[in-house]
Amino acid sequence: MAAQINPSILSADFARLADEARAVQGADWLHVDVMDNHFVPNLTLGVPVVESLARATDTPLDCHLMMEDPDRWAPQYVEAGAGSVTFHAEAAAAPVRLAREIRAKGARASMALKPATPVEPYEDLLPELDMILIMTVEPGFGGQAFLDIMLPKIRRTRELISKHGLDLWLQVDGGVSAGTIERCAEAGADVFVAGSAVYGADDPAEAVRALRTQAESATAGAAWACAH
Ligand SMILES: O=C(CO)[C@H](O)[C@H](O)COP(=O)(O)O
Ligand SMILES: [Fe+2]
Repeated sequence: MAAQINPSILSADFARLADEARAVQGADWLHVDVMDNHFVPNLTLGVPVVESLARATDTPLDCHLMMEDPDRWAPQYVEAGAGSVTFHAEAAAAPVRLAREIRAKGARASMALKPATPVEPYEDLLPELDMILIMTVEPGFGGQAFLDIMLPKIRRTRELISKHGLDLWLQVDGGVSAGTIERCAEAGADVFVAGSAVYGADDPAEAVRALRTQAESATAGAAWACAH
């Protein structure tokens, strides 16, 4: 699969969201960070904004739910128009049931792991998912520095995906930029969220293209990709 670049609107101008969505034409997905001020110490947006955004752009929405009780709320984000819904493993009461419900409603089901959450306990659950998100910062804010110490976890996750022959996307989120994306791709990521690196650029659409080129050339030389 080609590398996917998902700009995070957390770094966009929230008063001009429709225009900001159009400014990244060519992006694979638009990453929408939903924060509830309980699971993370920040508050962003909810279902009504996702509904409006889904009407305003043809780019599919990748909703990252940083909230408590995703079992209750995630299905509503599918109904609001999200094409992919990510809940946190640390917050979900019944992750298998929730992933099945998201899929049954017609969206891709994804689960996120905070930096201190290991992937190994979730090995048997991976076939229930369409994507796994390895956080490369502590969730809650854009513009943080990439955590290099997450690279071994990205590698281990890629090994588990290969071991089970799964068609599972591996997303990284937090501090992904021109300076870090190649290391993520070499370690096994194939979906890249970038907020400040895209919306902080003079030309966001060009930043998306440049990040994709970097990721694809790093992937082409990576051992995990050669093995496929
Ligand atoms: O989930 C997130 C933070 O919790 C954001 O998606 C992420 O931080 C993107 O911003 P940046 O690329 O600037 O780090
Ligand atoms: Fe995110």
